[in-house]
Amino acid sequence: MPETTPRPTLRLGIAGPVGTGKSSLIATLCRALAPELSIAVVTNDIYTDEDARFLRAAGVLADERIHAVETGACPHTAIRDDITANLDAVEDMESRFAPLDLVLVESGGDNLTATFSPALIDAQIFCLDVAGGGDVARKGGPGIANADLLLVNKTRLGPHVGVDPQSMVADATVARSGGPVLAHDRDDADSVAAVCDWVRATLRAHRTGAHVPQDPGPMAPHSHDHEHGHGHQHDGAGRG
Ligand SMILES: Nc1nc2c(ncn2[C@@H]2O[C@H](COP(=O)(O)OP(=O)(O)OP(=O)(O)O)[C@@H](O)[C@H]2O)c(=O)[nH]1
Repeated sequence: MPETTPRPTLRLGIAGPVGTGKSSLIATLCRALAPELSIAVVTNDIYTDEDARFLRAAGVLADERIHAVETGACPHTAIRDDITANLDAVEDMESRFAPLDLVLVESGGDNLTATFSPALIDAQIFCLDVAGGGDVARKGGPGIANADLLLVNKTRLGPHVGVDPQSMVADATVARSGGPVLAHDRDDADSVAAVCDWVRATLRAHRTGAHVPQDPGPMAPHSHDHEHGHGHQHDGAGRG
């Protein structure tokens, strides 16, 4: 069988519950890495292009490098079960701006168990934030346990919400059996540098073939009987 050369572009997913700082993290990464890497962004919102508008307003990339996918339904469906719209958007960005180094795909804010399909992305960051409560990291779930990187975000809010970010990092490290965890706040330059270093290292590993996309695992079975004016169930195996 002929050897395949890895795609030069790293497709990096950013997932995590609503409001944990995914868009802000993408803005921070673009600001820090755009001088050295060619970057595009795909955002996912249920009904709007709010996240894309936020990023365009932040002026971190040329407007045309930011594409909004309106999922129209549960955000996890568009990043895991039917990834067509996202895959089309990512491939379109890769061909329009070739050669791209990095495509950042932001999940819509969802619950703790939403993760990206490895058919869509090469690596994923799962975002928690200290304001969501110090015990969240102990709750586990596929994103917390198995994402390529777990970010404990908004650490500077810790003293204001009575949460010690370092204990959250320690809990998360146990929940991940030692897998990488970084504490981050967009206003803490050292933490921004650490996340950028992780992205650079992951890009290098992707290009050499040393990084292999992992599936964190399906989300737990759940239903949306009371959400968005429609009711349905997901069985957790992509058959929702
Ligand atoms: N202190 C602090 N606040 C932050 C940080 N990152 C984001 N925020 C704030 O947290 C709120 C949510 O940030 P977003 O980046 O919109 O979060 P999100 O996860 O993209 O939100 P959804 O797309 O709605 O799920 C905003 O008020 C941000 O200003 C951070 O590093 N430090």
